[in-house]
Amino acid sequence: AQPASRPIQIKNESGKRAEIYWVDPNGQMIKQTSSFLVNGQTLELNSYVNHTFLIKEFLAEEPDECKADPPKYKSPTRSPLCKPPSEAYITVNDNDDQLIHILKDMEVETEDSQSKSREIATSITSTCQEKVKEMDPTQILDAFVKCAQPLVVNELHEAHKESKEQAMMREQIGGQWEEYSSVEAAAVPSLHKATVADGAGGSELVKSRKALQAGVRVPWEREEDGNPIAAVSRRLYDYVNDATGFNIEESGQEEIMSIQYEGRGIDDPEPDRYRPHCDGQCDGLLFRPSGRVATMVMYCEAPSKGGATNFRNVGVHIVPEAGTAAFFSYLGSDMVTDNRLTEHSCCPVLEGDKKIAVQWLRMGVDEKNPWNSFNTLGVKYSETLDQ
Ligand SMILES: O=C(O)CCC(=O)C(=O)O
Ligand SMILES: [Fe+2]
Repeated sequence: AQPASRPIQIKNESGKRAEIYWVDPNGQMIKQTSSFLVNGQTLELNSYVNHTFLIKEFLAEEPDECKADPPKYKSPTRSPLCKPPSEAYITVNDNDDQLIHILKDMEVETEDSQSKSREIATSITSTCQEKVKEMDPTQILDAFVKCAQPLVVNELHEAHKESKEQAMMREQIGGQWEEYSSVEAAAVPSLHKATVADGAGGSELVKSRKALQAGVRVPWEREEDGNPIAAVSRRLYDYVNDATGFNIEESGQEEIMSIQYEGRGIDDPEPDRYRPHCDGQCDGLLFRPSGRVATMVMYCEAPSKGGATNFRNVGVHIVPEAGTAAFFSYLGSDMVTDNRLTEHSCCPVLEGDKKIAVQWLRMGVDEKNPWNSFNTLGVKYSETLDQ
């Protein structure tokens, strides 16, 4: 029989970087992370009951002083960096909502539906035990029931409410997805070959980016009539400002970019892709106003092979799923831009099409100073003429 599937989450709270391997039935280790999980990162896996994973501390290349140590000789002054990586094994159990915490030295702790229920039950019993412990023995049982019953009822009621709320949320997300697809349809008449900034203030057609793209203007004037593109955009700005505190307004911003990559099979020598790049300034220097500060990538159609959005410098690899989105910002509260941590790429799209809607967000633009009144170096066109 097929083993029962169990989605699991593995959260790295070790303070170190961690690699995750699936131990297949033949004992082979199959890596689940493209590089490693950074501290604070969570990996979601579709797994099965009784499947085993190895969690291993990720060590950068062995320092030279370790290699210099003669084999089998353990020097007492050997650097602690030379110690073998810590590791632990976990096996997926039968319970729902398994969340595996990777703690210090790769120790693991599993939280799941059963452990949570047990915790609640223990808390109820100990609260009520405490209440009745001084009572006359003939009253204890009654008093205990009186104490515990409302607490149990309350817990069951909350659990029921939560599952109802989750069902509502699923419905809402389904509705949002329909709105994403309208961006894609609006782009069809004006699709053209993608370009990038050329470093001289303009843009050029380059090989690093192979895809079709088209700008889609957000019809804000139709927001009140429930225009779906305006509705998605409003939610996008609300989210962005909530997440970053940037207070970005829609006027003067770039259009939404609809980008469509075509998968022409795994043997295609020049598949559609987008090589590693930053969307805005990512040189670790003070931000130049009017530049891009954040990106929202909305996945409209997911390819069946390839096409992940990969952040190679931080080991984050996003496999597109239609109806979801990825958001990242590259400006700190100190107004200093990120130093290449948000560099990313679109991996070669091999099979099936990938369609995304991207909103690049700028800071320092408004109705009077729209994004296209600056060249790609952030210099206003009227100022370039004066030089
Ligand atoms: O295709 C992707 O996943 C990323 C696209 C991207 O990096 C961009 O449009 O700037
Ligand atoms: Fe990008």
